[in-house]
Amino acid sequence: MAIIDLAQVSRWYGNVVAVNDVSMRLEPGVTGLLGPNGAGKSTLITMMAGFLPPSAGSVTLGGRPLHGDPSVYREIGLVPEREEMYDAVTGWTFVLANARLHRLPDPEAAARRAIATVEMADAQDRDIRGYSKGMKQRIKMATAIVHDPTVLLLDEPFNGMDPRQRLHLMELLHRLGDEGRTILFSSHILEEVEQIAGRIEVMVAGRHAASGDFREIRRLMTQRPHQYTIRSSDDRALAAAVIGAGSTSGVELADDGVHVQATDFAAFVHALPRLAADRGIRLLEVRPADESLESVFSYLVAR
Ligand SMILES: Nc1ncnc2c1ncn2[C@@H]1O[C@H](COP(=O)(O)OP(=O)(O)OP(=O)(O)O)[C@@H](O)[C@H]1O
Repeated sequence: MAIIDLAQVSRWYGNVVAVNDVSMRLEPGVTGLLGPNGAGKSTLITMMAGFLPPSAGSVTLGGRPLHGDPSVYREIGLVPEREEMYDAVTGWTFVLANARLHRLPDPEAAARRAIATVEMADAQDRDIRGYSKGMKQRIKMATAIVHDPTVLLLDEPFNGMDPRQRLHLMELLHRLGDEGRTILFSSHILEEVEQIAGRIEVMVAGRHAASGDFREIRRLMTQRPHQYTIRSSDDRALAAAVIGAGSTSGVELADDGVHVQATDFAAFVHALPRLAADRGIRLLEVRPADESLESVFSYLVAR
């Protein structure tokens, strides 16, 4: 079984701490690495691929350090985020060259198999420069799996894909995961991750913020305190009523309305209309103040 272990891993670039004391374990199946831009996802993936040594801590595959051991690379496939590819060659030539780099005993058969897996056989003899973004992604994927690795790492693979290409890649990752491979892909979109990942690891500002299946991550996100700005026909009376009703931890009367920090999101949203109606107050606007992904993530870190 291919198990990647990260033990108290940090990585810094000069005085930028990109990854800060992260410990996690990746097992066979599909894991999603979720986090906003700059969270340290790419740095983490590059370390797992063995291309970058950690500044502190250890990254191992089956107990072997991932950096500096060519025999471990045979077990890893990486689909990087970068777009650039040699585009004056055909998909077939590109995948075959990678098979040869791995010194596989039968590079042609391996390239054929990898191209068939990503369903690119029909387009394999065309130059890469004529491929769509999704096709390029598939050929990159074929080069990453040409040596039949037990671990597959993908950095933001869904970026820029249309819904059909997205579905195709999701099915492929499912299939590869079901075959017992350890698959990790990064994304900054929760919906994307929860559709395919059995397990989700959340990174924020270099730190490991949460981990669990999508239900747990959803629960963490919906049960956090929510902030609203409410405008009504009588903000002062509404503020008093909201304080009296409970399920809030802070109420403030401001120029643009009543600022409310709700501790129990569901209870508050349910109670508010009745609270207002009972006092003859008209609600003009209920605006969430912190629904951005960033605020969700920073809540997860602050817990
Ligand atoms: N080679 C580098 N030199 C200096 N700083 C870097 C380097 N690579 C990454 N960083 C910094 O490290 C932090 C984490 O970057 P990283 O690319 O790992 O995050 P990410 O979650 O993958 O973000 P994105 O989705 O935007 O790529 C950022 O602050 C970034 O600016």
